[in-house]
Formats: sequence, structure tokens, C-alpha cells
Amino acid sequence: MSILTATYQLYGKPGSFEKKAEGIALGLTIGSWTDLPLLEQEQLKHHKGNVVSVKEFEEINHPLKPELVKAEVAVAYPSANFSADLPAILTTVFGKLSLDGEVKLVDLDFSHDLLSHFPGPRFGIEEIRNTLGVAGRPLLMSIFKGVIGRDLDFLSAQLREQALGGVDLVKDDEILFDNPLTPFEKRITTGKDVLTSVYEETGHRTLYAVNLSGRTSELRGKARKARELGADALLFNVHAYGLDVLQELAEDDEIALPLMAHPAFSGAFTSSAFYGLATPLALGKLIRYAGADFSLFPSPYGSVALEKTAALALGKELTIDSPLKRSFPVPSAGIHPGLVPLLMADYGIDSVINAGGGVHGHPAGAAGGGQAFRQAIDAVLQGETLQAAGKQHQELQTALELWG
Ligand SMILES: CSCCC(=O)C(=O)COP(=O)(O)O
Ligand SMILES: [Mg+2]
Repeated sequence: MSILTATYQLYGKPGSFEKKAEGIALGLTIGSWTDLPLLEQEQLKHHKGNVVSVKEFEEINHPLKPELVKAEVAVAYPSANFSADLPAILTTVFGKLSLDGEVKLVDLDFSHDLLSHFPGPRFGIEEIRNTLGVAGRPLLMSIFKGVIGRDLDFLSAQLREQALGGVDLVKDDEILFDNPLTPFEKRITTGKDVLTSVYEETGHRTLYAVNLSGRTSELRGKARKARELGADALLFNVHAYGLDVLQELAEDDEIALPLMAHPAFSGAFTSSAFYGLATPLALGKLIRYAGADFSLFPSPYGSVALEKTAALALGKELTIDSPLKRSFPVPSAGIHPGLVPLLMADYGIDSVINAGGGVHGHPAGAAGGGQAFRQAIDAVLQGETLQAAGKQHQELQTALELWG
């Protein structure tokens, strides 16, 4: 029988956690707040959750209630209790419980059997590298900025500049939705024309991830149309829609496009130290299981920063050995060329360096901004300091003077 083990963080009085864990195991499976006299032994055996471990951290006190200590408890749930989909799984392990005081879902461990119901990325790191023809370095992505209220000519000019800077990918900003000035389908066809012409001029290939947006019922049709029109990839605000919607898109053979998961809205349920889901689970493991080829998240360094241990654990979830393909970690937000050595030290070459302001804010424009990033990446690969490389490359030098 396949099993799903959930690990929770709790605070409580020392010695109280066995009982709490047993309460969770029973309450989320066969139990209730009152005794159920008609429960049968057979039902108990096949459907009851079981406490797997209780770890009490005597030395870690609650920051506001020092009489309480931290604990992590693991509970195993029989898969007979739920269908093999994320809505059923999340409701089982953290449905009512998520509303019940200070409890945080830290991790989910899927048995091999259960994991086989999840697609993982359709392309993964290797196939995306093959499409781009890029090996041995992190990919570089830039983000359209200031496009709201502007027309397709503006979008085309901005895309061309970004591609000329040598970026591998350009994505829509997550706040650009379908609109009369730059409609979804036109963005795809116009973007394709621009990127084809830059490729013909320079031999450099850039892919464009268009924001798939709108009502949930429209998404499949729009994504299939995007493929027909020759889209390269889809950006998706997965946390506003739900993980299962991402999975549906990933599994659809008539879509079959790389999917880029944006972290928008996830802070609402990951940021608290006491509630919600742990970031590596929400933006790492589950995003990979549901089928994203790229997961964007705040790096530990930029304008919106994640705590470093969580940011590193997140990257690991996306790339650790598994029957599923690997997803690209995309540490983002406030990234400039001076941060490239830190990002490469943290995430290695199998990652994407992603910047909006750090590309467009360059005094030499987006083309200069992209080049500065590429020069920083090359410097790190050659074991050079950015300062030394800046002496050889004006674009990098300018970026370092501006942002450090
Ligand atoms: C964690 S946000 C993901 C990246 C993103 O969408 C963005 O707009 C970042 O822009 P920036 O100018 O901060 O690079
Ligand atoms: Mg953005």
C-alpha cells in the first residue's frame, strides 16, 4: 500500500507532543472530536493515520511564549484515504489542521507508488538546455518591465533589446495579463517574429515565456492555442490558481510547452514561522511534482529575499535525484550582475539567473544589461573576480559601479 508521510512543526509544552501527534493522526483520518461508537476494527486498520516520529527540540523556545518548545512530528497516512491528486492530498494532510492554531506543514514524503501519479517536468533541465543549445553555464533570463499600458511596438522593441543582450529567456512580468494593447496571441506571434530576426542576425537563440492568464476554464484552450502559434514557453501564476491546474497543463500532450511557475501569492501561505507550508515544499517539491520546468523564487540576496537555508533547500528539492526530471531553480527579485558569484555558488550552473530591473536599469539599456550579466557569468566560470573582469568589459564595469 502506498503511504504519504507528513511532517509538521508544532509548539507546545515539553512532553505534550506524542498526544498531539496521535490527535492529528486520528483526527485527519478516522477520528472526530467525539467518539464514533460504530467504528469497526477493520476500518481502523486500513485507514488510521500513524505517528511515525516525534522530535522535541528542548532548546528551541517559542519566541513569544517561552514556556513552549518546538517539535516536529511525522504522521503517515494510508493512500486508501485519498485519491492520487494534490487537492485530495493537501486536504487530507493539512485541510482542517491548517486552521487549527500554530501548525506548519514542513514536508511531504510520497511513497514511490504514490509519486508515480505525478508527472514532474515534461522537459526538465536537460531538454531545455538542448532546445537552447546551452551547456556549462547557468541560463540567463530577463523580464519585460513597464509593458502595462504600452503597445506591441513597445513590447517588440523591448524584446529585441533584451535578446541582443544575450539572454537565453525572456518572460512576461507576472502582472501582465491579457489586454487589448498586447493581447496574448499577438504577444506570441510578435515575439516570435522579433526573436527569429535576432537569431538570423546574431545566431543567438532566445525563448519567450508568455503569461498564461485568465479564468481557469479558459487556460487549457489558450495554452493549446499558444502552442499552435509557436509559443516557446508559458509563465504561470500557479499559486493563484492551484497546483492541480499546473499539473493539468503539464500533462496535456496538446500543450507540451515548458512551464515556468511564478511564486506570486505564495508568500500568503509560506511566510509565517508558525503557519502555512514550508517554502521548500511549496515552491520546490510540489512545484516539481506538479510539472513545472522552472520554479521562480526570491533569492537570499535581492530586494525580496528568502531566508538562506530555505532558499537553498528549495533549490535542492527541484534538482535532487528522483524518478522525475529536474526543474530549473530560478532565484529572482532585485538581481544585478554583482550577485552572480553568490547565486552560482548557491545554485551551481544548473540554474537560471533572472533579472528585470538589473537588465533594464543598465545605463547602456537592456542590451548592455544582458551583456553585463553574461560577462559576470563568464568571469565566475573562469575563476576571475568581477572586479578583474570589469576592467575588460565596459558593460560589467558600469553595472558594478551602479549596483556594487
Ligand atoms: C520573486 S519575483 C520573480 C521575478 C519577477 O517576476 C520579477 O519581476 C523580478 O523583477 P526584478 O526587477 O526585481 O528583477
Ligand atoms: Mg515580476
